[in-house]
Amino acid sequence: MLETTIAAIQPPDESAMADARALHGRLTKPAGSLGALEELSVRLAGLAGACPPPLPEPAAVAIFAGDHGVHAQGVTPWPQEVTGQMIGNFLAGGAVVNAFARQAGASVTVVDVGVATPLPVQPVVEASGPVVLDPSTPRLVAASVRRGTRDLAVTAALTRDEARAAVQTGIRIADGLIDAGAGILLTGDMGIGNTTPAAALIAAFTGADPLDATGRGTGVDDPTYARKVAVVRAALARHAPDPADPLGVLASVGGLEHAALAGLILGAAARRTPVLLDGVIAVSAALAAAAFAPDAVSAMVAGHRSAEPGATVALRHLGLDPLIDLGLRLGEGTGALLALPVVTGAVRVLHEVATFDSAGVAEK
Ligand SMILES: O=C(O)c1ccc[n+]([C@@H]2O[C@H](COP(=O)([O-])O)[C@@H](O)[C@H]2O)c1
Ligand SMILES: Cc1cc2nc[nH]c2cc1C
Repeated sequence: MLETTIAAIQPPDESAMADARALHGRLTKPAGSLGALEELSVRLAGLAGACPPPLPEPAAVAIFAGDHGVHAQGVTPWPQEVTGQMIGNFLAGGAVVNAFARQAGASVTVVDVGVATPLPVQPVVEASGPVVLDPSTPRLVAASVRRGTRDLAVTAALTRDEARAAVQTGIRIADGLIDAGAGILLTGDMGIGNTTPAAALIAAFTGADPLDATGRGTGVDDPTYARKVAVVRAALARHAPDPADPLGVLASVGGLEHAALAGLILGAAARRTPVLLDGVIAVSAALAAAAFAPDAVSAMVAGHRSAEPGATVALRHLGLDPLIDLGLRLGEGTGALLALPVVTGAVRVLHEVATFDSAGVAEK
């Protein structure tokens, strides 16, 4: 399934992109006056193979949740139980992602790919069950591969089979949401400790020094930060992950939500559907997706620039410019949701704005 998804990912349609560029030249605005929105709309036309591309509606956020054996190294001040407890909060509608999703009219799907502690709520949907996009009711999908990863400072976080299972869950979630009508997918993540594997993935795929790839996550103090950088450096030395083997990289130094997010991105790209990336966990997963299938980058839109320094390293490697830069470092999909109206606006222009000819406006 992973292989067939990768094989289905195609390069962008150059002729639809040329049509979008030409249309921009005829719309009632000075050429180039919509800045980065113009190139974004051209990319989305290339992805869809149509000009104008479909409006990115309805929007569906998929939050992948998992825990991390590396928590034992003291890389985060938060107890591991918070991952499962926040799932309860997502389902009750009380998290920041819920507030932003209500504002955007987006549905929220929470996927347990590997939470370590018992969940405070019953999983209500199996991964293969029917999907309904209901912005008013968050749903929980039970797709746990194992109850948290192993400690990547000691051993490989996952087996290759476990990493593959998580990637394939992400692909299945993408397919289910797109089959249910989603016009754009937004990445979300929840996992205490997950900025450590994110930093390791970014260093492994980009070759960046662990000091440049590692940030302060939820806001760790100086001793914790130093420990975190040392853990990432030692893990890379121990596992020597090969960036040409993305499944091996995800297995040795990744996490279940990172792997599932890579799958979500691949699944969206295979269906020529845009995927709006959130923060540092999403962009670390995007590096894995790009290593599996370089053309998957065409489906990616960088929602925002996370405050985590590794996010900027990853975005540069992917050649993506983030739409907004507000110093956010929450995750959950919050930055992607805030960027959604920018993406919709970029496409709406191609649908609705009059041309100089049709509006009778003189050109220079
Ligand atoms: O999205 C981001 O860029 C981001 C940056 C820092 C922290 N987070 C969130 O905070 C948690 C991980 O932080 P930490 O310090 O426990 O590794 C996890 O639930 C992430 O969703 C998210
Ligand atoms: C409270 C809390 C909420 C979060 N949401 C995403 N990551 C998080 C981490 C913590 C600690």
